[in-house]
Parts: sequence; C-alpha cells; structure tokens
Amino acid sequence: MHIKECIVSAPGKAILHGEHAVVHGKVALAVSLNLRTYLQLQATSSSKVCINLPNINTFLSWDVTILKQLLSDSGAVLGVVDELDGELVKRLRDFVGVANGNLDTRSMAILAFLYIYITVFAGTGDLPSVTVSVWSELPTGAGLGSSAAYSVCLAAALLSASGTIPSPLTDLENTARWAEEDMELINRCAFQGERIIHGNPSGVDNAVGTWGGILRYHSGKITTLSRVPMLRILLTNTKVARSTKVLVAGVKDKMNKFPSIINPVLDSVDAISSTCEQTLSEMASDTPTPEHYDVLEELIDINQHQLNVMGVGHPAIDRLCGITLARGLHSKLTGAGGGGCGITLLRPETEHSVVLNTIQDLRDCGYDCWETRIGAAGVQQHSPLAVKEEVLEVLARY
Ligand SMILES: Nc1ncnc2c1ncn2[C@@H]1O[C@H](COP(=O)(O)OP(=O)(O)OP(=O)(O)O)[C@@H](O)[C@H]1O
Ligand SMILES: C[C@@](O)(CCO)CC(=O)[O-]
Ligand SMILES: [Mg+2]
Repeated sequence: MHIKECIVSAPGKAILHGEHAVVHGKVALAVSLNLRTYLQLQATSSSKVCINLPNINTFLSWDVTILKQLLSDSGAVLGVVDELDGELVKRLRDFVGVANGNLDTRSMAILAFLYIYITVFAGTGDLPSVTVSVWSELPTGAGLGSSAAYSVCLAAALLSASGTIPSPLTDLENTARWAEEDMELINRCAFQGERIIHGNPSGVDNAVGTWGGILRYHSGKITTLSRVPMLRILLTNTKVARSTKVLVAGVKDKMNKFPSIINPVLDSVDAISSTCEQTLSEMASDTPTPEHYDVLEELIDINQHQLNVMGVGHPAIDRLCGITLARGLHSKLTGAGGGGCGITLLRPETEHSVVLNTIQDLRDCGYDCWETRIGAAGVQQHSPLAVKEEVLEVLARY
C-alpha cells in the first residue's frame, strides 16, 4: 500500500473556566496555546512499526506480522470511531503487558498509538511499516492538553497516511489545514486516544487541538468564539505531577458520594463560564474597561475555590495564587489540576516590571513561568520548510 509521509502539528490548550464540570455536561471555555506537538510519519521497508517519543524517553518497535495477527484476532474495523473498541483495548493491554488501572505515562502513550494505528489501517485491509516520531513543546501531564495534542497528531497523520483523508498541502503552501469534514474525523479519532489516556474525557481538549482558537464547549457542541478581546495570560507550571484520569475519577466519586453538594457546584461553574463568555463578548464589542477586568478576576477567584471544593486543588496551586495576588494578579488552576499548571490574568495596563517580578517570585518557588499567546491555529500539516529547525532536528534523530 502507498503510504503518504507527513509532518503534522497540533496546539496545547488552557481552560479558562469549566474544567471537570465539562465532563458532566457543563459549559467550558478553552483557548489554544502557542506551544505545539509535532509528529513526523515516515514509510519504511523494515517490516516494522516504530514509535519514537523522546519527551517520555520511549522508543519501541514491533514486527508488522505480529500486529497483523493482533488485528485479525480482534476483528477491529474502521468506522467504529465513535465507540472505543473495548475488546481491542484489552488485547492491546495484554500485548503490551499493561494491567488495567496502570497509568504509567509510557503505557498510555503506546496504547493510544497502537489503538489509533490499528483502527485506522484496519479499514484499508493492511498494516504498513511506518516510523512515527513525536516531539512536543508542551510539558507532559501538566494540564496543557499534552495528551490531546498527541492524540490529534496521531489521528491526523495516520488518517492522512492511510489515504482516509486527503493531504491538504499543495505546491503553493508550506502549511495547510484540512477541510471541515476531515477535521471532524480527526477529532473523533483523537477522542478515542483521549479515552485511552483519560478514561472519561469530555472532548474539549481534542476539540481545541483540532480547531484551535477560543472555543465554547458544551456536551460535544463546539462553538468558536469570534468576538473576544486579546487576553494576556501568564502560564505557570508548578511541576507537581498528576494524572488527569485519576483526578476526573476523583470528582466522579465525590459526585456519587455527595450529589446534593457537588451538583450545585457544577451548576455554578456553568454559570461562571457563561458569565465569562458574556463579559468577553462585551469587551470585544466595546473598549474593554477596568470594570470588565474586575469581573474576569472575580470569576477566576470563585472558579479556583470551586475547583478546590471538587478536590482537584493542590497546595502548590494555592501558593501560586497567593504569590500572584500579592502582586495584584488573579490565578486559577487550568486543566485537571492536582498540581500541574495555573493561569494568571494580566490586565492591559499591568506594568512590565510587575510581570517580571511575578515571574521571578514564581521561579524562586521552582515553578516554570512565562507569558503566552493564545488562539493559535488547530491541527496543521507542514512541509519540512515550515517547521522550526530545532524541531526538525529532534524529529530527524530517529
Ligand atoms: N509528547 C508526548 N509523547 C508521548 N506521550 C505523550 C506526550 N504528551 C502527552 N503524552 C501522553 O499523555 C499523557 C498525559 O496526559 P494527561 O491527560 O494526564 O495530561 P495533560 O493532557 O498534559 O493535561 P490535561 O489533560 O489536564 O490538559 C502522558 O502520560 C502520555 O501518555
Ligand atoms: C479535567 C478536564 O475537564 C479537562 C482536562 O484538560 C477533563 C476533560 O474535560 O476531559
Ligand atoms: Mg490530557
């Protein structure tokens, strides 16, 4: 079979409001980041499937014949992308030697890769020899949607390589995006990768990885917010490791234990997202005022308290909030919480010295901290000419 080689990338994300509540049907607002995951797919004649994941120090290969055996035993078929094929996941777990409940970083990444590779190529009747190398600018497992960017890249590259979706690149451009219906397929396929890594994802992270921009996400309905002011955001990584899967399951346990206490909190988060959306829209249609920023800051503070009530806070995040507040800035965790990253809203008039001093205070705690740009493009295909040299260099090593 003819394999179309490609380089693709997808952005990470920050959730402004609605993490966790979105898993239970509430509204979330999320933005793409200018930090991306890159994937290079190459055809080989080695009769092997190789995966190189330098961010997590994982380099593996399998004989195609062994994977073909797995495929014929499982009877997996392409097209069943809306439901996770539990039987195939079980076979893959046995094949890779990963016990159910094992949340090890490498195991999750390998399972997600093999699952998407097999289901995508099952439809073509053949499993090709390929080498897939992934490199990300995102911290892994820190709340910035690294799992979704990884799954979106896998889906886009494997669907394109198999010819299931066309390659959008033409001779005239070095970076291109897929048509809407192709992106929908990429998003649905990536969602299965997220299911393997997260357990019960809402789909918001892979939607941002696919479409980019600033999105409202509600029970699978994705709306791009076109009227938004340019927000300045500081990102801080507390470097406290956590697992989205464990945190999402923890909130579900709390809901089951105390439904009458936790459900109103989720409703209240929903109202936070709606109020934020309305405020952003007012700011975009008029000149943003200090009063608008007062509202945004108060929403951030309330939402952070709600996340603590849900049990997904962490002392390292409380410390981040305290440090920024001492400089007059408001912060909350972003993503699944339990450590990981937080966002801090900067006002347009926030002085450069205040930003620099805040960044220094946070770095003194051992945190990484930087100002970020939001609203980056979603999944893209690139010619090598359009990829930063340092990224090409890493990808070329394998
Ligand atoms: N660059 C990468 N290479 C290989 N695997 C990756 C990479 N980035 C993420 N992953 C996979 O995603 C997992 C991290 O996903 P997890 O959902 O816990 O964190 P996150 O996506 O960064 O945060 P959040 O879901 O809160 O936004 C890792 O354990 C790994 O399996
Ligand atoms: C915690 C969560 O709401 C966001 C993780 O980035 C999980 C999800 O929506 O899948
Ligand atoms: Mg994730």
